Formats: sequence, structure tokens, C-alpha cells
Amino acid sequence: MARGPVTYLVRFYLSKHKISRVRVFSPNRNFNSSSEPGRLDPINGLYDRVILADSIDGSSSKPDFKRSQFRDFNSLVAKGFVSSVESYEENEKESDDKYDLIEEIGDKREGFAHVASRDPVELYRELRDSVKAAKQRRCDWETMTEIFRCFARSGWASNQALAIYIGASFFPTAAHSFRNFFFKKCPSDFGQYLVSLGPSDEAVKFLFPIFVEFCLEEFPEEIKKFRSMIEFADLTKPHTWYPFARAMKRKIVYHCGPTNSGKTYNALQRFMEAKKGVYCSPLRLLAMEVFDKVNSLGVYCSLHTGQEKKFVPFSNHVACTVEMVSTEELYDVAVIDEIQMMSDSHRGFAWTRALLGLKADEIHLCGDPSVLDIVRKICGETGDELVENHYERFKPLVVEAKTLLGDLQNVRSGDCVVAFSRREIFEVKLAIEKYSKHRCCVIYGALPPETRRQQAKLFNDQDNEYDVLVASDAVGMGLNLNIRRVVFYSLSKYNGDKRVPVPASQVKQIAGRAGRRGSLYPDGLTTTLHLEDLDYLIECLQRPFDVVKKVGLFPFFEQVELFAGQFPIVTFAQLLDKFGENCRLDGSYFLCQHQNIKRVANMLEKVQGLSLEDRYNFCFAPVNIRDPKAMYHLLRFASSYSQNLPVGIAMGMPKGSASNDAELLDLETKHQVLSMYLWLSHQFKEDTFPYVKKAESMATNIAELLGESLSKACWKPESRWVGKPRDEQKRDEQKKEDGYKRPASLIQLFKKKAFERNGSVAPVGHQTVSV
Ligand SMILES: Nc1ncnc2c1ncn2[C@@H]1O[C@H](COP(=O)(O)OP(=O)(O)OP(=O)(O)O)[C@@H](O)[C@H]1O
Ligand SMILES: [Mg+2]
Repeated sequence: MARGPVTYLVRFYLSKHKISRVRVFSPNRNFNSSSEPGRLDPINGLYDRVILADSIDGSSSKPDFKRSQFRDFNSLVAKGFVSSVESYEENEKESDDKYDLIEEIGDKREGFAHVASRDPVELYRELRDSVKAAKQRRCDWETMTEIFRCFARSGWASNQALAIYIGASFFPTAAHSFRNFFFKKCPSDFGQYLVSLGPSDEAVKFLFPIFVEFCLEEFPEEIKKFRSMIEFADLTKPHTWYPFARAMKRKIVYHCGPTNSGKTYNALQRFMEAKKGVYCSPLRLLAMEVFDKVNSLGVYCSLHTGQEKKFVPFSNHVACTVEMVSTEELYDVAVIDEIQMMSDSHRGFAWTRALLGLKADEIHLCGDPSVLDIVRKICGETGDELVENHYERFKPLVVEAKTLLGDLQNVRSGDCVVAFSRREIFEVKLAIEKYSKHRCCVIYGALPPETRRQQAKLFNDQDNEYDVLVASDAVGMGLNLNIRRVVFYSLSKYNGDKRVPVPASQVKQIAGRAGRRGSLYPDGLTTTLHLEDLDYLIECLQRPFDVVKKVGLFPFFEQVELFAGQFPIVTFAQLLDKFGENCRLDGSYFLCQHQNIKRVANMLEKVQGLSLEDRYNFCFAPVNIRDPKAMYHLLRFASSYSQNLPVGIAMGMPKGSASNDAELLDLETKHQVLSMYLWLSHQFKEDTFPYVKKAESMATNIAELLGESLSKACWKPESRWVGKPRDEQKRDEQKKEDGYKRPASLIQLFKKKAFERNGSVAPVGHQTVSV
């Protein structure tokens, strides 16, 4: 340890109390940074004696002892907060320094040195037992008022108070009571010393240990309550949540590499060889693909997604979505695909849970290198053996430096044009079909997996006119497509607030769809529509993968339920907020975002009679929170359920395929509602959602209608927010304008260029840059 104020303090304290080991608590350390050494840890830390010190880093060459306070935590021991000694080794070499401290103390405010150096426990007792406060001069009184104002506003004190379970919201009340107590009791020398310090950090730090004593005596109930709250929101050491998995000797194989390098292929070989296996997919679509592929190769395999359970008789294998994987079943081999999704801000917890909790002898992780370091760390904690298999791309991806020069007439057969909004996708499709001979298939997130597959098949098949694909980032994972070249229409997307650059990892993932091994085009190309986007594309492809420092976690229902016991009257959304504010996490984990869940929770607040567990399940239903119709149906489902009525679909089958964008949007919504119905039917008892068969058949028919509609779609896209008030729409548009200026309408742009060239189309050259 560097020699600094703490060293001196420790020497002094050690000699004074004739003890050799203490735990040092530095007020400079943030309460929340749980991995920091020297932090007073309210749950795991057990202390015999704790020293409050100004600095632990030794940055100050001269110790300032008067700004430091000593605390004896024996009173905490008595109350059960502190019960043993944590180690702090005394450094023998420095033992000569122990008397330096004694000399240093009390040089400045000599008259009150006895106050400054006294044990705060004693000071508190003296205050408590004093009958009446000494008379103060008016100016001293004002200074003291200011000092207490300073104390009540001190972020440092509020933060440190957490260590004795005085929560941030209760701190001002406690500080106020402390002030009143002090003013009623304060003896003269005490007050004089405080006034000599003035409204300063020094005064706050002097008062704090006395405040601690005061709180321990005055607010035992509040402390107890906050303490239980913190304990129930404890998400530290998540690997200990799965004792059965911990009892196993698991072997983790990390297939690490870029896109199209054979990671999933190799993991699936082991999966198929195993007696019993599970494949965890990031998407329903990919689970379906694996289900089909594995069964076609003669290995019986079932399918288990949130919406669909297909049991294949005699099967010992299952392809599932990662959220649905069982941590109860025992497997020989498990595959967790796209493991880098552990760091996804919303869904990451599902991958973390699978990695920590799967009971499998062998677990194959497939993904890019971004989470390799953290997987190594986790394996160190779980005690699992880790084997790393590194891969290279089968063929390098080539960047076409010429780009499409802003002209969609330059698309070619086998191109996949990637745009980042539904609106842009339809604009691009319209422009390509209007001004070139190509026909387009489309794939985007709001389409059901069945329709996406149908569109992918249409594009992959060579015997039809559909030779160009226009897709969103939904194409980035899972599908094996015959793509010759990925063309980025733009490299920015709307993040709900403004346009932001697409992250490099996502650009790599999407571009990597070009030139898959075994496809018609094994040599992949990628480029942009506009020349000005090219540099960013190259930069993204060349940029090494970021190293992920934290992966996602989310509490189980049981954890939320325990926590809820502390707050019998708050709403579910408020409960989630409180959990988020108070939960404790280890340094390698973050709490996944849950705004969408809260939006649903708020909507469902008016539904009476739902148990906490029902509410929790309804809140996780797959619903597009920005689609009012879908939200309305979810509310209706929950209301019927809460009244013990059989939940009906209450939605007619559309007459036919869509002939305009409004009808297409309606089909998309209807499918999402049915999908939600099916998902809920698997969460709750069967008889509560009795129309599963009907919902399945309607969903299949609508997916087909969507496919038909897309093949003939040649209309301008509409917004889903038709019902929004005008000024709100305007505000949204304004917001978009502020962050990013969309290129002018594609069609106009195209016409303008064609006019400039007198109708001639620029020949496309192939200057290539290999990355
Ligand atoms: N050894 C092999 N023999 C035959 N085909 C292979 C082999 N390895 C991979 N492939 C094929 O190459 C294509 C890409 O492989 P795979 O899907 O495993 O790549 P990946 O690294 O998982 O890519 P991504 O990161 O995009 O998921 C697939 O169509 C796969 O079937
Ligand atoms: Mg893969």
C-alpha cells in the first residue's frame, strides 16, 4: 500500500487500540462500485473496526489528520452489522511512523483539539445525554445552520450513509432530525469547534460519524427496512444461483470467429452426435432452421419457442429460442448461438442465464470475440473448463470501392440492399422495381418468421424473377441466403430519439451475409449506395471487435417477488424502478433495460385482480409497445384473464392480401397479436387461453397473406402512428430533423441524377478493397 494519510491513520489506530488487522474504509470510494477494495460493504463486509479516512490512494503527501475521523464499530457489532475482522496487514517497516500522527493532531485549532480527537461514539453519547444546548451567539448559530444545510446537501454523506442502510431518499429526513437533535443538545466546546470548521467538507466529515450513531439509535426500523430491500435486490454472484450446474464438471467450447467461418456448423456437428442435446437460438427463425435441418439429416429434434412447441416423437434433441431453454433438464451437449448477445442491453440476460445455468456436460458457444474475455472470467468463477476454437472467414469479404454512386439502377442480381427502417425498405423496393428490371423480396423485423423464410426462399430460388433482396438489420442473424453483395442504403438508423451511426459490430454482422460458403456466391462483396458512406463502411469492417466488459442480468420472478414484499403498495412499474435503483451487481454485469416492460406494466395497472406473477408474465409478452392496436389487445387479454374468463382472440380474419400499406400494416399487427396470444397460452394454464388451434391456423394464413402482399407491394409506405395528434407527429419529425437529415426522397434523387446524365446509366466498375 502506498504511504499516505491512511497509512498514518492505520498506524495510529493500530497502536491506540492494540490490534493488528483492520479493514480500511475510504469515504472517497463510491458505494456502488462493489468490486473496489476498501469499500464498506453493507452486506458482505464484516468489520470489527473501521476507519474513515479521506484518501486511500496516498495521493496527498502530507496527511491531514484533522479531516479524518475514527469510528469504533463495536456498537455495530452489537447490532449485527459488523461481526468480524477483515484483513489489513500492518507493514512492519513503517512502524516508526506511528507517533508522527499524534504530533500532527491538534496543531491548528488547539482550543478544541479534545473535540476533534475524541471518539465519535463518545461524542454522540455526550450529546444525547446533555440536557440542554449551550447558549450560542447569533452569528455562530447562523454558521451552524449553514453547516447543517451543507451536511444535508452533501452527496458524499448521502452516499456514505448507504453503508448503514440509510437510503438516499430517507437521508434528507434523517439529516433534518439530526440537525434538530444537535441544536437542542449541543455543548459549548462542541459548537465552537464546529463553527471553527465552518460550512466545509471538513465539518461534514466531522459530523458524519456522529450522525451514524444518531441514525442507528433513532431509525432502527427504517434501517432494517432498507437493509432487507438491499438484500432482496442483491444480484451479485449470479453463478451461485445455479447450484446444480455448479455441481457439474462442465466443458465450455468457445467457437470464436467472424461471420461465415463455420462456427455454428461445427457446434451443430457435436449437437447432432450427442445422445441428448439442446440448441439455443437468438431468433425463432434460426431455431426453425436448425429444427428443419437436423430432422432432415435424420436426427429427431423438437422445436420449442415462446409461441410454438413441436414435439417430435422419440426425439432427444431440441432447438429452442434462448429465452425458452430449460435449466432443469440435463443435456450431454448444448449449443448457445450468437453468444456475443450476452451484452445486448435488452435481451442479454437470456444468454447469461443459459451460460451460467445450463446443466450440460459440454456447452458450445458460437460468436464473435467480443465476449471471449468475459466468458473466460465467468468460467474462472464457475470452475468450468474452457476450450477456445478460433476461426477465420472462409473467404475474405471484399469492399467495392466504387459504390452504387447513389443510383439504385446500379443494383445487380444477388444484391441485398440494407435499409434501417420499414419506410426506407419500401421506398427502396419501389424505386428498384420502378426504374430497373429487378424484382425485390423484403425482410424486416415486423414480419413473422414464416414470411421472412418465404421471402428468403423466393430470393434464394433461381427460377423466378425475384433476384434482389431489400432488408433491414433483421437479416443480420440466422438466415443463410444467396447474397452476392450487401449494399448499405445508409449507415445510420433512428434510435428512438435521433439518427445515429449503425454500430460497427452490426455492420460487420450484416455485411458478413454476403458470400456464404455453399451458396451460389461464395465470394462476398459489400458496398454502399452513396460514396460518402464508404469510408465508414471500411472503417467498421476493419475495426477490431470491442471487448465487452459487462453482460446482462435480470431478476427471476422469485427475486422480484421477495423484493416486492418490502413494498406492498407500489405499482409494478414502480417496483421495477425501485429494484433498478437498489440492486447490487458485480462488476461484470449490468441490469438489462426494461422500459418496454414498464410501459406494459403501466398499461396493465388498471387491470385489477392479477397476481404479481401474472403481471410479471404479461409484462414479458412479445408486444410492439409502439403499436396501439397490439397494446389494446394485450390489455384485453389481461382483463379477460383477470376475470377468469376464457381469453378470446376477438379478431376477424382479413379478407385477402393487402392492396395498400395500411392493409399491410394491419396484417402485420394481426399476426403480432396472434403470436402474443400463442406466447401467453404457453405461460398460463391451457384452459385460460382455449383458442390456441384457431390462433395457430389464423397466424399461418396471415403469414401467407403477408407473403402474397409483399410480392406485389408497390405502394408508398405509411406510418404506424396514423392516430397521433398532429403536433406530436410534427414534434417527432422535428426530432428526426434535429439529429439527422434524411437524404431527399429516393425517387426524386434518382430522377434528378438520371436527368443530369441525360438518361444514361453509369457503368459500374469493380475497384475492390479486401478487408
Ligand atoms: N465444414 C463445412 N462443410 C460444409 N459446409 C460448411 C462447413 N462449415 C460451414 N459450412 C457452411 O458454411 C455456411 C456458414 O457456416 P456457419 O453458419 O457455421 O457460419 P458462422 O460462422 O456460424 O456464421 P455466422 O456468424 O454468420 O452465424 C453455412 O451454410 C454452413 O452450412
Ligand atoms: Mg452462426
